Amino acid sequence: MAVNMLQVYLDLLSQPCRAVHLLLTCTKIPHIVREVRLRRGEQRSPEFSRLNPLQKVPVIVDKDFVLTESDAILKYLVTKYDIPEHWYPRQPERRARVDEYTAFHHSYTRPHAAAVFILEVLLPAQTGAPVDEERLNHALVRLDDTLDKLESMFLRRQPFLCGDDITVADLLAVCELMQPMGGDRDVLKLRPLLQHWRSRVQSAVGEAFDNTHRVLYNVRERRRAKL
Ligand SMILES: N[C@@H](CCC(=O)N[C@@H](CS)C(=O)NCC(=O)O)C(=O)O
Repeated sequence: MAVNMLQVYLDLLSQPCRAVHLLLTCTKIPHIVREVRLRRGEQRSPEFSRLNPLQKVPVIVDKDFVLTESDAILKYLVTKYDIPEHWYPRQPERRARVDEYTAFHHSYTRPHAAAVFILEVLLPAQTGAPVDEERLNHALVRLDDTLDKLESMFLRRQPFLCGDDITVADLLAVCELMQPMGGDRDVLKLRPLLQHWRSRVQSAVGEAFDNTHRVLYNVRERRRAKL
């Protein structure tokens, strides 16, 4: 049955899914959430594999148009729907700044922040093995280097990563940098510049921020309860 409303396939424990969910909810784009529970392997079901042969979330279905990759999805949503253009500015230089960050994001922020969560939370939960402290320390060093770059290249003299206003780049970045919170680790703890940026992002998106991160906060609470 064809559904006319935009559908989004996601699991809110996934950072790129949260970025898409944040944009959809704080800009009030009408949509239907189709949950794909990664921990149950639902991304490998035949139905979902037909939508995304990579078996990864997020995916959107907008009438007949199926789109994967959070970066592409976010930019499509801003371009297609009637929401403030600051999210992905039309002016070429300002738009290029967002594209500059999102290209950087996939080589630095995403793999380096995700590695900390995988080593500290995901692998121990999946295997029952203790945290590999040596690998975790290497991951933390790499993440620290990325945080230096975020401060010196992107947040120098400007409130958001790509200028004076929030863009989709900030959503992608904040969701990755929140992920280690699942292991009760605030990677921005000793970074006032990045902390202030995170607070600005949080204020700009309002209550959508905590609502979208609730699943991650629950992982942290369960962890605290076990200790
Ligand atoms: N480059 C993709 C990455 C998507 C991705 O890696 N999604 C993960 C969750 S964070 C996933 O669906 N993993 C399921 C699996 O690998 O089985 C994007 O930005 O959308």
